[in-house]
Amino acid sequence: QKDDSQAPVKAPLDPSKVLIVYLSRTNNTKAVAGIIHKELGGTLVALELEKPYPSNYQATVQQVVRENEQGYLPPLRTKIANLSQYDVVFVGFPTWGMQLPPPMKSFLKQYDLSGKTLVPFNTNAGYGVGSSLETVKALAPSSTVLEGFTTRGGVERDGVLFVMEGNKEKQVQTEVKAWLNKLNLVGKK
Ligand SMILES: Cc1cc2nc3c(=O)[nH]c(=O)nc-3n(C[C@H](O)[C@H](O)[C@H](O)COP(=O)(O)O)c2cc1C
Repeated sequence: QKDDSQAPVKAPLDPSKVLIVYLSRTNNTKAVAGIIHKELGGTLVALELEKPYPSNYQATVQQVVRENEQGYLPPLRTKIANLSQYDVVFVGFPTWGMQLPPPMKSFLKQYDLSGKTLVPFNTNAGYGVGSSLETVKALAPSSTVLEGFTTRGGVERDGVLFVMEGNKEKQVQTEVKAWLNKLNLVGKK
């Protein structure tokens, strides 16, 4: 039998050290954030802007194209106090224009996340994460970025908004749990 008496005892993740920051327009990414929060606890924060995007989808798409072209970082209304207390920061966002949405770029630029563990999660309309994960890494060069989670969310373009209910919700719950276990952040009870 293997002698594991010298193996380090893994402490459970302390919820007071977990921050979950997310951007969500039609609540799909918010639902994934909620699942993570239910599993790990921690502080859950929605990113809100000083000037919200238009409710019109096409107007928002156009605005995001311009912001990405100009490298514009929209000012955040959300302020996060005592960021230094957190060791693990989950960052959740939809794919917008196959990129990281400008508000999440604002967050990563504005806050010093060096030395922290970043854990990305994403929903999208079926076209994937685009360049968003690369941008997270580029904007947080002194953080450890773990493997991200991504799932299909809504398709606002086609009038499909919130989809995280029923079987889809159950499926995503199962997938998120498996992903968190694989990340090894979840301590043994
Ligand atoms: C401005 C905008 C741009 C989008 N661009 C893309 C895209 O490039 N690729 C994609 O798969 N989905 C795209 N989507 C769809 C969202 O990623 C998808 O609906 C996501 O689940 C929305 O998350 P939320 O409900 O948390 O806002 C876009 C949505 C918006 C509003």
